[in-house]
Amino acid sequence: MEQTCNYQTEHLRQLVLASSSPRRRELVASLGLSLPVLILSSDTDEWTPPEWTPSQIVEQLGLRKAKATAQLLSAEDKAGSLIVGADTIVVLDGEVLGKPHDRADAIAALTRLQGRRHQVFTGIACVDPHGGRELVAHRMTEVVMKRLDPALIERYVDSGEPMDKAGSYGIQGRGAILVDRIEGCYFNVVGLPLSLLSDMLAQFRITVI
Ligand SMILES: Cc1cn([C@H]2C[C@H](O)[C@@H](COP(=O)(O)OP(=O)(O)OP(=O)(O)O)O2)c(=O)[nH]c1=O
Repeated sequence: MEQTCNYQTEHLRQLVLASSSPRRRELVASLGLSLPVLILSSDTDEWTPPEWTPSQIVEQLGLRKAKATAQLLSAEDKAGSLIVGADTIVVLDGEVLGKPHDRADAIAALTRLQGRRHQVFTGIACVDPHGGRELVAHRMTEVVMKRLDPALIERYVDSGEPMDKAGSYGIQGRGAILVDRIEGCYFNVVGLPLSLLSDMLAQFRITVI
């Protein structure tokens, strides 16, 4: 994360969370920020070049979401906002597993993940259009899943929980019972590493608590 001297932050009067994710909304609300939070999301193309690394993917998609959402703001709002975008992916053996397209896809993803270790990457981008400053960073968490009975995988998928989640599971929900252990930030797996976010916000003199 780069540091900038002489950077002014007095113009920042609100944080815009560029996300449609209810998890990210709840996590930001839990922080008790010193600024009001506006939730706004845009349709962002999530295609990435095949040669991009996982960290590049999540950081650049977080940035893309933040910049696309900035375009939806009035000139006045844009000038007073810090816009935060985030992206989460699951990586197994170097291969990115996104959100499942359907039931069969979710079952296939969980069948591959069970009994194995994988990585969850979340990137965060903070964009201050008026101050002309952008920060991007990411965290990686290792997740080890239990060996899972195929019938349990089917029941879990039929609960509907996996369908809007990278890797087809949600560690914060019923998916908790699929996980043996993690190494790293738990909130990174849920989609917003709060410790990293608070460090990034501090660079914009936005305090937490
Ligand atoms: C692995 C895992 C992912 N997820 C979620 C976090 C993200 O919401 C989602 C990954 O998709 P994203 O594309 O990162 O986010 P999103 O489409 O839900 O929301 P937006 O782009 O509008 O911010 O997977 C969990 O909720 N729990 C988990 O354990």
